[in-house]
Amino acid sequence: MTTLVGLVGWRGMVGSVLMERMTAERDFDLIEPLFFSTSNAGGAAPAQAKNEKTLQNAFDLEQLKRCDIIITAQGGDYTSEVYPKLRAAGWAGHWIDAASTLRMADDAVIILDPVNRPVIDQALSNGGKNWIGGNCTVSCMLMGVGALYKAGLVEWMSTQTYQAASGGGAQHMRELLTQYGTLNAAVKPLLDDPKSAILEIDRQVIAKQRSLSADETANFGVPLGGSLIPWIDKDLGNGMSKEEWKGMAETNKILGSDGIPVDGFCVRVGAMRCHSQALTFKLKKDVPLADIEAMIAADNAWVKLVPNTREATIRDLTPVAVTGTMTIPVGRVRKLAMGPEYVGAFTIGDQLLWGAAEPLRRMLRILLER
Ligand SMILES: NC(=O)C1=CN([C@@H]2O[C@H](COP(=O)(O)OP(=O)(O)OC[C@H]3O[C@@H](n4cnc5c(N)ncnc54)[C@H](OP(=O)(O)O)[C@@H]3O)[C@@H](O)[C@H]2O)C=CC1
Ligand SMILES: N[C@@H](CC(=O)OP(=O)(O)O)C(=O)O
Repeated sequence: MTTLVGLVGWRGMVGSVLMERMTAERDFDLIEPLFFSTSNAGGAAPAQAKNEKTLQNAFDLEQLKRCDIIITAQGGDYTSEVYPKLRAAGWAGHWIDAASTLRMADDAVIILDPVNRPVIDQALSNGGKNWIGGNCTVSCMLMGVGALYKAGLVEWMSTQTYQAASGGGAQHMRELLTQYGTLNAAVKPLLDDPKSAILEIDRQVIAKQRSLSADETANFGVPLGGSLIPWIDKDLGNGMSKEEWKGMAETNKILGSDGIPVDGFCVRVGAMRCHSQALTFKLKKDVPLADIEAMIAADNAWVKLVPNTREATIRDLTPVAVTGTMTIPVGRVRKLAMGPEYVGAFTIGDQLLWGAAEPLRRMLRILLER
């Protein structure tokens, strides 16, 4: 019998990327999809529908209970509301979720199979049913440099992130572009005049940034275009942002390791959908640079080692180069001045692909191919 897979959140930003990937990889050939909606129950399901062509109410437990597997990219509020009721109603299917709500639960695995397939397999053999996508920054980082962790080489890692607007959601991407447009429009006549004074342009830009309307900063709270915001997610009250906390908590949970220190600063920048990270490793021993590079390059099919040259870096190691691709470039790999065990690297990932949709899709495949 074909596996009935419920899809919730399929038309959102993460959900749309998931649908694109599932279509490209022909995942729909292997399942009977049942599409849900929180806003349009009874409406028409998307073209990927087969026998079930009507959108079901995403809060209808009876419909949800029919599914062998549910994949949701609807968001944390939906998970908090529906998941406990569904389990309480006796549903024993597999729950695959993009939201962070259940990530740290004891009975949940953070899924990133190119990095932690053994952890997933172990949980499957123990009857695990909850498969949660990791934080985008952590997932993209581990896809790039997971090899060093797998080899047991990492004593600690510090990460400084450069996170894209998409991490906040679709409205944040729109807001960033609107701000860029507003700033450009404010100085357009001066820009068009090659003889105009750059300091006058700069003065007018900063004046405009500081006077953006509440509407123009409704999502980020402050200007992001032409600026940056060194705080992402909640304030934990101990000087740390929640995004920074996830770095260590989720890295260790994904790897099934215990207490490898991971810490640093998470910063929102004016990129669209790629998260970038500058990493500093303290390794447990002095490993030749060529060996480190070889380990990283051989780790999985998507990681790409970028030679540490100016030309290769500016061509291949930018959000513009990576957006919309599955490639995870790792570059700027070099020994640092602090000593032979200290290694630096820079990595980038599309946070809607490896950072959100792809691990969910691959988990579905793992379940289907058992
Ligand atoms: N944004 C990100 O970078 C990441 C997000 N996640 C998680 O994924 C979840 C969903 O995030 P995201 O995809 O950004 O959320 P979206 O806001 O894009 O979509 C969520 C839901 O909003 C509803 N919706 C309302 N208006 C629209 C519209 N105009 N277009 C599309 N959908 C609309 C849809 O539900 P309906 O069809 O039922 O009306 C949709 O499924 C969150 O839990 C988030 O934490 C995880 C990793 C990264
Ligand atoms: N917090 C991430 C996006 C995200 O959705 O993260 P999480 O899945 O951990 O809530 C960002 O803003 O870039």
